[in-house]
Amino acid sequence: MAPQISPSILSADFARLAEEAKAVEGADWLHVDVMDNHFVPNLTLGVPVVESLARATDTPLDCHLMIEEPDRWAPQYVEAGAGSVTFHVEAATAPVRLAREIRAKGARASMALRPATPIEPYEDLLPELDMLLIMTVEPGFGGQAFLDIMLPKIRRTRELISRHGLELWLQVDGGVSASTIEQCADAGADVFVAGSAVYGASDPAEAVRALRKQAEAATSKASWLHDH
Ligand SMILES: O=C(CO)[C@@H](O)[C@H](O)COP(=O)(O)O
Ligand SMILES: [Fe+2]
Repeated sequence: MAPQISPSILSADFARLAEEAKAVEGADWLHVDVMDNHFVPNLTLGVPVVESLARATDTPLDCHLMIEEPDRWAPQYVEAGAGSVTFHVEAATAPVRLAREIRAKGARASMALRPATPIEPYEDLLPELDMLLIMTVEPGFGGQAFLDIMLPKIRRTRELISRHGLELWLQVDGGVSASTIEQCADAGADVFVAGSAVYGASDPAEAVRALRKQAEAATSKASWLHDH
C-alpha cells in the first residue's frame, strides 16, 4: 500500500475545527485524538464533536481513542461517522470482540500499543485488525519528541505482518516529522500521523504533501517492501 498521511487535529485551533479540517483536505485521513483525562492526563473531545467534524470534511476520520472503557464507547464513534476507530489494548476488556464490533458497524478496526506494551502477546489478534498503531511518544500530548527506541518494535511488527501475509496497515503516531518519517517508513510503517509537523507549518496542505513524498521515497528503498 502507498504511504498514507493522517494529520492530527490535536495540534489545530479547536475554535476553528472545520476550517482546520479543510486546510488538510488532500490528506488520506484526519486523525482525531479523543482523550478522557483518565487513560491519559488530558481531555479533548468526544462523540458530538466527531459527528460535527464528519459533516464538515470529506476526509475520512481516523479516531484514536485514548480512553478507559473503549469496549463501551468505541462503537459510538463508528456511528458518529469515523472511518477508522483505534482503541488501546491496555484499556480494552475484550479486544477481539471490540474489533469485530467496529468492523461489523462498518469502520476499520485498529488497536494501539503504548510505548511499553510489546506486540508479541497480540500476534494472534492481528487478523482481527485493519490497522495496528504503534505509539512513538507516551500518549497524551502533541509536540513531544519522537521515541526512536520504538523503531525495533515497528520492524518486528512489520515482520509479523509479512510472515502472516496480512493486509494490516501499520500506523505510527507521535513526533513524526520531516526528520523522523523516513526512519519510520524504513522500519515498516505505512500510515503516518503528524500533528505539530502539519499544523505548525505555515502551509499545512504543503506539509502533508512533503511528508508523503518523503515517506514514498523511503518506502521504495525499504528492505521490508522488497524482501517479501
Ligand atoms: O495521539 C497523540 C498524542 O497522544 C498524537 O496523535 C499527537 O497529536 C501527535 O502529535 P505530534 O507528536 O505529531 O505533534
Ligand atoms: Fe493520536
